[in-house]
Amino acid sequence: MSDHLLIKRMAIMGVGLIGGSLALALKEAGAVGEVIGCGRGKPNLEKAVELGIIDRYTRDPREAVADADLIFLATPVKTLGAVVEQCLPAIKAGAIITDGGSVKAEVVRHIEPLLPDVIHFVPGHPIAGTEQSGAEAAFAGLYRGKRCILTPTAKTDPQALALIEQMWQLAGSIVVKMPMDKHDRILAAISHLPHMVAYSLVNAVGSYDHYEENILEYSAGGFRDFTRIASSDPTMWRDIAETNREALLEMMEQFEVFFAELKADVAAGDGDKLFEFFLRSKQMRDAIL
Ligand SMILES: NC(=O)c1ccc[n+]([C@@H]2O[C@H](COP(=O)([O-])OP(=O)(O)OC[C@H]3O[C@@H](n4cnc5c(N)ncnc54)[C@H](O)[C@@H]3O)[C@@H](O)[C@H]2O)c1
Ligand SMILES: O=C(O)C(=O)C[C@]1(C(=O)O)C=C[C@@H](O)C=C1
Repeated sequence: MSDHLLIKRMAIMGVGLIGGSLALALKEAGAVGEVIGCGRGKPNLEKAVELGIIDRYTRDPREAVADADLIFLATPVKTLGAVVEQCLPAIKAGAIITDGGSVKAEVVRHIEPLLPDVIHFVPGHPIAGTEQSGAEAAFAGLYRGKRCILTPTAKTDPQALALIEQMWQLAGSIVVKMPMDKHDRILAAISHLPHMVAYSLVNAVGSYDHYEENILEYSAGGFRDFTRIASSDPTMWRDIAETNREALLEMMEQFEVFFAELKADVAAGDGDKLFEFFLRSKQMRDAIL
């Protein structure tokens, strides 16, 4: 094995879209030696070996992390702390744990107090994904050109942070650092709220039972584009909604204000106000996307 590898041995805890894609990207970049996958479902882990995502697997978390230089946590947000608790006794001194969880403050509050000084934790979150889950959904280019946010704390080891920054850069990401609370508020706005709206929209329209036929079958581009993310994994989104509760509620309330304004303009048949509302939105979106 080459001495120039960034990571000699890496354990991926949860070999799905996020963990699998990181393994593939780092393999493609020649940045990692051996990749060990750990999860609960044998068929998914076997598929991951077949697809060349991981070199071998175990369902025993301690066996997975034994002698790993880097441990990547890629299970649903509410399980991340428990995964660390399970494997902690087998983690070697000097190892780095990092994660890809969509919420940061609650994860950091759970994991940091568990760790001795010789085991480092760098909280992270790649802002890239799809509505698909599992090893089969993973692909090497997922992170290319996408931001990855790292949320170091006062306890974060600078050398471990530098290594994780380099790792994401090798996977193709643009690394940004910010405090975890800022991360959680920004993500509530640009990711968590849109998912809540998409899930609500599908439920609302799908429950409309005025006609015998299923009206969703008539859906064309607009509905499909808007609701792609409502096909995302319910476990993942339950965990996000539970762990980023305050920031998400703040954004849901903000959304309600604007939706109420729109509803009032529709009710009043106020064309000027409706035009102004749509134009303001179009200009903001066109400017960034
Ligand atoms: N999907 C996205 O778009 C996206 C984007 C960025 C970050 N994330 C975050 O990344 C993490 C993983 O998401 P994903 O999309 O890769 O999900 P996924 O469902 O594709 O993969 C998660 C894997 O973890 C396994 N798993 C679940 N609980 C486990 C446990 N307790 N122990 C071991 N394995 C367990 C599952 O069986 C699955 O194989 C989540 O924390 C999510 O919030 C997701
Ligand atoms: O593109 C998608 O399907 C996503 O939902 C990806 C997405 C998002 O942009 O909201 C979802 C959750 C994350 O934690 C990061 C990215």
